[in-house]
Amino acid sequence: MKITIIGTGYVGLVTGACLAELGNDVFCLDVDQRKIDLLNNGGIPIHEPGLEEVVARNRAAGRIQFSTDVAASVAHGQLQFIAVGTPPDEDGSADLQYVLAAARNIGRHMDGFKVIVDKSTVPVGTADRVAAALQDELGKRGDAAAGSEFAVVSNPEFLKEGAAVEDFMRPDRIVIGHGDSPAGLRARDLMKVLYAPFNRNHERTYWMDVRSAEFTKYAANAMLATRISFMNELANLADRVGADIEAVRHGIGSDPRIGHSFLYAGAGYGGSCFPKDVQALERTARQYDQELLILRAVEAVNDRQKQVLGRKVVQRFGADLAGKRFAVWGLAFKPNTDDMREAPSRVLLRELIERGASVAVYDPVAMEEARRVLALDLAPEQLEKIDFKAAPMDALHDAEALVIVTEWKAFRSPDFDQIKARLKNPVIIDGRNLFDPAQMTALGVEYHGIGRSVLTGRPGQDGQQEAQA
Ligand SMILES: NC(=O)C1=CN([C@@H]2O[C@H](COP(=O)(O)OP(=O)(O)OC[C@H]3O[C@@H](n4cnc5c(N)ncnc54)[C@H](O)[C@@H]3O)[C@@H](O)[C@H]2O)C=CC1
Ligand SMILES: O=C(O)[C@H]1O[C@H](OP(=O)(O)OP(=O)(O)OC[C@H]2O[C@@H](n3ccc(=O)[nH]c3=O)[C@H](O)[C@@H]2O)[C@H](O)[C@@H](O)[C@@H]1O
Repeated sequence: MKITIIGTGYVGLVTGACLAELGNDVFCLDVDQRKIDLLNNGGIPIHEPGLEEVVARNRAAGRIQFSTDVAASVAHGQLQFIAVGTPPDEDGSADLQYVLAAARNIGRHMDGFKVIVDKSTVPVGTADRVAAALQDELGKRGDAAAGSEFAVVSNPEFLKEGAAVEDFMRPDRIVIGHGDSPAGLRARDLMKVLYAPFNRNHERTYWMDVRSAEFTKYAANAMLATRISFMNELANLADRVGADIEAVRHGIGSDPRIGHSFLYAGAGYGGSCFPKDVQALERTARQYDQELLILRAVEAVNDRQKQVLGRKVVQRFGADLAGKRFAVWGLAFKPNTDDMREAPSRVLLRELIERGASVAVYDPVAMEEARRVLALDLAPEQLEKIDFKAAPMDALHDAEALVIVTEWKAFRSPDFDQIKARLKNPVIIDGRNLFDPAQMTALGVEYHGIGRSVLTGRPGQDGQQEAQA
C-alpha cells in the first residue's frame, strides 16, 4: 500500500520504517529540514535499537523516502498517518496545533479519497476537529477536488521507547476506531488490509468507535502511570515500616489479577508521554466538569518521587553540599534511549548543583542530548559544575557517593572493588534497585535503594518525612 507518514519523529519514523519492512511504499514527511537531510544521508535522528538497520534496508530497497514536500506527501498515500507531536499546552491540555496543521495540509492538496489516520496521542474528540479542519480547507478550494471524500480513523500507538521496533512489529494489540459512514467503513477495510500481516485473523485488533479508541490510549498510559506512582508511594512507606518493596512486588505480582509488569518502584516516571498524557486526561475531565482525583495524586506522587534521590543524598550528606562531588550513572529517562524528556536525572542534577555540589555524569547514549537539555535547564555557571565523562568508572573519582538514576544493562554487574577504590566513601544510592542489598553490605558498600532499607539495617531512615524535617 502507498502510505504517507506526517511527522518523522519517534513514532513516525518507527511506523514508517516498520510498514516499509512489510513491503509498503512509505513517504515520510517532516517540517524539520535537518532531520530529513540527516535521514537522506543515511543518518538516524534518534537512538532506537534495530531502527537504523530497518531504515537502511528499506531505503536501499526504495520502499521508504524522506521529504519536506507537503504536496508530494499528500499525493503519495491513500493512507495519511498523522504522527506529529502533541506537547502539553500551558494548561496541561494537548497542544493540537501540529495535528491540525497536518490536517489542513491534507485538505489543501488532496485529490481523491484519503484516510487520515490519527496516530498521535490526541484527546477524545480530536478526530472530529481533524475532519473539520480538513473540510474547511477543502471548502476553500475552487477545483474539482473540493468534493473529495475522506475518513478520519484513530489508531493510537502503544510502542515503548527503547523497544519501539519490536513493539511495533509484535504488537500486543492494535486499536482502530472508525466511523460507520460509507467512508468510515471503507477506511476500516483499508486498515484491515494494512494490519493483516501483524495478525492474519485480526485476533489482536480491537475495532471500536473513534472516541473510544482515542480514550483507550489515555486510559492505558494513565493506568500504567498509576501503577508506578502506587508502587513508589508504597516503597517510601516500606522504608519507614521496615519492609522490602521488592519482596512485596513479587508477592502481589503473582496474583494474575495484578500481574508482575510495571510494578517497579524507582526514581519516578519520565519520558515524553506519561507526564503529558496524565495531565492531558485530567484536563479533558475538567473540561467536562469532572475531576480525576486519582490522576491528580499520581502526578503529585511522581513529582515528589523525582526528588527521592536528592532527598537521600541530603539525608546522608546534609543539606549543604558545597565542595562535595557526586557521581551520577544514567541520564536518559529509561534505558535504551537517548531521550531526556522529563528525565528524573534532570531534577537530581538541579538539586545537587543548587546545593553547591559538583557532579560527574555518565550515560551510555544520552550524553549529547543531556548536554543540550541541561544547557536549557541550568545557568552557564551551574552547567560548569557538571563533568561529562566518557566511561562510568571515570565519573567516580573523589565522589562522595555514586547515584544511579537509569537502569542501563551495563550498570548491572559493575566491578564493585573498583567502585569502592575510586569513590571517597563506599556509598551507592540506587534509584532503580539494581543490586541485592545483602550482597552490598557483604561487600562493604553502604547501599541505599528505594523501599529496601530494612535489608541494609537502616529501616525508617529513607522516607520522605525525615528529609522534610
Ligand atoms: N515517543 C513515544 O514513545 C510515543 C509517542 N506517542 C505519541 O505520538 C506522537 C508523536 O510523538 P513523537 O514521535 O515522540 O514526537 P517527536 O517530537 O519525536 O516527532 C514529531 C515530529 O513531527 C514533526 N512535525 C511537526 N509538525 C509537522 C507537520 N505539520 N508536518 C510534518 N511534520 C511535522 C516534527 O518536526 C517532529 O519531527 C505524540 O502524540 C506522542 O504522544 C505515542 C506512543 C509512543
Ligand atoms: O504513549 C507513549 O508514548 C508510550 O508511553 C510509555 O512508554 P515509554 O514512555 O517509552 O516508556 P516506559 O517503559 O513506559 O517507561 C516510562 C517511565 O516509567 C518508568 N517506570 C516504568 C516501569 C516501572 O515499573 N517503573 C517505572 O518507574 C520508567 O523508568 C520510565 O521513566 C508506554 O509504556 C507505552 O506503551 C506508550 O506507547
